[in-house]
Amino acid sequence: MNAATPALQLSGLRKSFGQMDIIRGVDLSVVEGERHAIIGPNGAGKSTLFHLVSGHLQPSAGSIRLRGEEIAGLAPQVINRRGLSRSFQVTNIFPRLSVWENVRCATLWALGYRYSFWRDVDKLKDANRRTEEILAEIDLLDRWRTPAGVLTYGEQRALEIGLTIAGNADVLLLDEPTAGMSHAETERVVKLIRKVSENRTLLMIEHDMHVVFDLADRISVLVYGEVIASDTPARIKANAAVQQAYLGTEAA
Ligand SMILES: Nc1ncnc2c1ncn2[C@@H]1O[C@H](COP(=O)(O)OP(=O)(O)OP(=O)(O)O)[C@@H](O)[C@H]1O
Repeated sequence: MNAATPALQLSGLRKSFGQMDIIRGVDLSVVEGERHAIIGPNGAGKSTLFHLVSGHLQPSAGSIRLRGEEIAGLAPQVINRRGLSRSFQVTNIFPRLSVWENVRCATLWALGYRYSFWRDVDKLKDANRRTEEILAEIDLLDRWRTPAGVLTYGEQRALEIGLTIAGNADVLLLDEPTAGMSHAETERVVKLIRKVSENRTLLMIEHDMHVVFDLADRISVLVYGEVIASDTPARIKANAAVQQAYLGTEAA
């Protein structure tokens, strides 16, 4: 891949459910290393777009390139192995397992262990080391023994981000990472997202405009299944079509 190849590039992407055209020809480029937010009104197709990129839905037409390689229509685990990892709005953790066990499961899986990992003690050590690194990165080292189910909501979302980065993916998709959070929890998760995306490419769906304008290097606005603008936060804020279609006075 040369420096000009986008981390992620969607071209002419379409998705229909029966007669309904939900994604209607999306072109979108996410530059390596940037934090890119997708915003848009309810029902615009943001989650559907994420499902297409992560392989959970098959496109009706168009192309999705990850570092220049076509991934449209591949299975989610194949896309994941190629370096794209996605978190879910619905929490993805095992509530009865400890924080440590949750992250270690994801790490073992990412290192290629399935059912015989206890046979290789050195590799197990690798997994333990990696688990510790991730817990440090998401600021949950001091909660390592705690069952994930009793963490605060904000901590659970942090853990979920930990599971998303466990596989060494360098393109992260975060789906509404601050949804349902208090102000303090949001601040903590924003800090965490800033940290984990420092050496990764980030594409996120986010409804909280403060978070979007605080974090994103670029913003794409999805309205009725089409990207009507893709630009820097300042230009998005000043874009008359975006104001009219979506932002209103909210971000003014
Ligand atoms: N499996 C499906 N079958 C039929 N219609 C669907 C399906 N999935 C989504 N849709 C429709 O596609 C449209 C876009 O939904 P989507 O969830 O992608 O929007 P969104 O922008 O993520 O909305 P929100 O911000 O409310 O989460 C909606 O009208 C929804 O009803």
